[in-house]
Amino acid sequence: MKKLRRTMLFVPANNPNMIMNAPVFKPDCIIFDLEDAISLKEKDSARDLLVEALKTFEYCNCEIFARVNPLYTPFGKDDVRELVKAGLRNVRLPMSETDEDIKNLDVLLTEIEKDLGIDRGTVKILGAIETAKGVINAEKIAVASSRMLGISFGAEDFTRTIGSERSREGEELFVARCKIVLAAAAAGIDAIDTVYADIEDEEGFEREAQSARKLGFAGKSVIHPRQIGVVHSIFTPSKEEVYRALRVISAIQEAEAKGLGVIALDGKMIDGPIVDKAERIVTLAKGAGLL
Ligand SMILES: CC(=O)SCCNC(=O)CCNC(=O)[C@H](O)C(C)(C)COP(=O)(O)OP(=O)(O)OC[C@H]1O[C@@H](n2cnc3c(N)ncnc32)[C@H](O)[C@@H]1OP(=O)(O)O
Ligand SMILES: O=C([O-])CC(=O)C(=O)O
Ligand SMILES: [Mg+2]
Repeated sequence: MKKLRRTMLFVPANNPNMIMNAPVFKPDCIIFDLEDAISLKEKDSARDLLVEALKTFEYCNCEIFARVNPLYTPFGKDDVRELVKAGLRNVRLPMSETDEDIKNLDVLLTEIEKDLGIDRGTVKILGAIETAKGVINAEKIAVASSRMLGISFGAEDFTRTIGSERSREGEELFVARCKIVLAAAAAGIDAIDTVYADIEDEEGFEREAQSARKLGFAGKSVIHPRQIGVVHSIFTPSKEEVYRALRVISAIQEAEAKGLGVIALDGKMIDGPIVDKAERIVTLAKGAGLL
C-alpha cells in the first residue's frame, strides 16, 4: 500500500522529551534533526542521543527519517554511519544542490550497507532542496539514485539564497514549488512542502497547506504537533471526494462492460485520466484508513 507522507514532524535530536513524545501526535513521518536545530556544540551529543533512541524506541506507526548534516561538513558522514548502524532507514539530506550530492550519499550508504551485511538499497533518501541551485537541478536530483523516495522544499534557506524574505503569501516560492512538484512527479516520487515557522498563525498555515495540496505536494514538513491535524485534514480526501471517486470507478466499470470508454456522470465527462485520479483518491483514503 502507498505510504502516506502527509506530515513530516521535525524533532530536534537533542531533546529527549520530544524524541520520546513525537509519535503520540501521530504524524505520518518523524524527522529527527541533526542539522539546523542543533548547535555546533551539540552535534555529537545529539547524534549519540538519537542513536540510543533509535535502538530503544519502537516508532511503530510513523516512518522515521533523520535530517543529517550535509556530507561536506565534519559531521555528515558520521551522522549517516552511526544512525544507519542504529537502524535508521531513511535519510533526509539537507542542501541537496546537485545529483552529485545524492550520488555521494548513495556511495556512502552502499559502503555502510556492505559493512553491516544488509541489502544494497535498503536505506532510502529524501533530498531536501533549499537553494536556488538545488531548485534549478531538481529534475536531476530527483532521479540521482534508485534510493530516492522523495524530494522536499526548504523555503527558509531558499529565500536566503535568492536574496528575498519569506512572505505570508509566498509568491517568492511559487516557481520553486512548481519545479519541485514537477521533478518529483516525473521521477515518480513524493514532493514534500516546506515548514511554516509561525506556529501561532493558524490561518496562514492552513492557507499554505491548502495551496501545497493543490500544487501536487504529497505532504508538508511541520515543526509543531499543533500543525499535524490541519495538514492531515487537508491532505486526506474528504468523504465527498471519496464518495465521488467510488462512483466514478463504478460508473466506468459499468461503461466498460458495455464497451464504452467515455461516459458522463452527473453531467461531467469521465474518461481515463479522471478514473486514474479517482483511483488515487481511493488509494489515499485507504492509506488514511477511511476505507
Ligand atoms: C527551517 C528549519 O530548518 S525547520 C527544522 C528545524 N526546526 C525544528 O526542528 C523545530 C521543531 N520544533 C520545536 O523545536 C518546537 O516546536 C519549538 C521550539 C518551535 C516550540 O517549542 P515549545 O515552545 O516547547 O512549544 P510548546 O510549548 O507549544 O510545546 C507544547 C508541547 O509540544 C511539544 N512539542 C513541541 N514541538 C514539538 C516537536 N516538534 N516534536 C515533538 N514535540 C513537540 C513540547 O515538548 C511540549 O510538550 P510538553 O507539554 O510535554 O512540554
Ligand atoms: O526543509 C524545511 O522545510 C525546513 C528548512 O530547512 C528550510 O526551510 O530551510
Ligand atoms: Mg534549511
